[in-house]
Amino acid sequence: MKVGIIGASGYGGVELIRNLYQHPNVSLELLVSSSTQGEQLTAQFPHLHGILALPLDGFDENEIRSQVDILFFTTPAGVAKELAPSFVEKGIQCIDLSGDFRLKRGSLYKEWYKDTPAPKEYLDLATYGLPELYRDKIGKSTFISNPGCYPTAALLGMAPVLQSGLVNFSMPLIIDGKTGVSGAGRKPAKGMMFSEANENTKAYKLGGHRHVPEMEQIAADISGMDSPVIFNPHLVPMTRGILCTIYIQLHETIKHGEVNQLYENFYQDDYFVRVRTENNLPATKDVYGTNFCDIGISIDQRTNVLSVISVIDNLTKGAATQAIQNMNLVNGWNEQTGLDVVPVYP
Ligand SMILES: NC(=O)C1=CN([C@@H]2O[C@H](COP(=O)(O)OP(=O)(O)OC[C@H]3O[C@@H](n4cnc5c(N)ncnc54)[C@H](OP(=O)(O)O)[C@@H]3O)[C@@H](O)[C@H]2O)C=CC1
Ligand SMILES: CC(=O)N[C@@H](CCC(=O)OP(=O)(O)O)C(=O)O
Repeated sequence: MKVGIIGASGYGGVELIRNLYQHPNVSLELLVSSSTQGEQLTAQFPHLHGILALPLDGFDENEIRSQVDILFFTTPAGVAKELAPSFVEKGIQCIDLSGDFRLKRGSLYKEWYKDTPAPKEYLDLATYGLPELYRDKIGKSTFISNPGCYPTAALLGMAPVLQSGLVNFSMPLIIDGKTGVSGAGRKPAKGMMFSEANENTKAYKLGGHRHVPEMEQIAADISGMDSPVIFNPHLVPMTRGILCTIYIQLHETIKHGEVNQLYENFYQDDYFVRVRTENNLPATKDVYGTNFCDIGISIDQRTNVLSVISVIDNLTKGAATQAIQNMNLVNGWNEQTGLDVVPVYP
């Protein structure tokens, strides 16, 4: 199948390029960027020299339609909602990595993204692409809304217990997130400069992060209960990686081993989610450059609070490789196709 990427000069785009290049069932045909069109890809990314000789093109709807079967959008919020519908209409598989089609209620998009939502019919049509929770739906869809990076880590970390009946929903779900600077994308920003981010750790967007309604929407869908999410993200001095520490109030005292077993059972058929033991909690380096999400738990027996540690690489399971996992499902290919890589360590 022939693949195109809109937003190919960004971090999500180049991570897609790396992984799609190694995929046996697709060929990279068309790379689109708005400001670097006309340049060779290697002018933006010298590490691809001698590997991929493709130009970065401007956006041309007819050219894209005639050249590709599958189209990825790795563009800022607000772009795919304008561009994707006409490709969906023409039968081109579309996978959007932005937040444009994640929130099913347009009013929530308006409130949190401060922009006009996509038309309702396309919000309804887009399938939320978190494979471990919505594998069957994804397999029947050709229009995928890839989850946000923090929601991927947080929802995979919470899903088994949210469905268990063990949670006391009178308490909010509390999520502490930590991420590296690549989460902010490749465009220059003062707070992401080495001198600002190095040897520094700071909280940001407290109470106002766009991933809050996305987490609440999916948490309610899988638990059947509406529960507010408190989400506090932090920027830490690393390039890649997300670590979420999630605090969940349980109804009653329950042993660590029982909850760990619950998690192991829940993910027993999911190659990309690895449940860890209490004395072996996951770290961001354990999943670096891969599609893995590693999860570990701990229970405070005095308060009955469950702490879940969930780690991913924001650019892979949080974006590009999860999008490829979705592409595999949409096309009926083995989910691991092209994604079977060992984490880079150390
Ligand atoms: N970085 C991450 O960890 C994650 C990112 N995402 C989401 O993925 C999307 C891409 O993120 P990321 O790659 O980090 O961002 P970058 O800023 O690194 O890249 C954005 C890309 O979009 C292109 N672009 C911008 N505006 C337009 C436009 N109007 N038409 C065509 N192309 C355009 C840019 O090209 P040019 O510079 O030439 O304008 C660039 O190639 C965002 O929605 C982001 O929120 C999701 C999960 C994780
Ligand atoms: C460090 C940093 O700024 N990270 C970004 C990551 C979110 C992101 O990439 O946005 P979507 O996944 O919703 O598209 C942030 O917290 O806004």
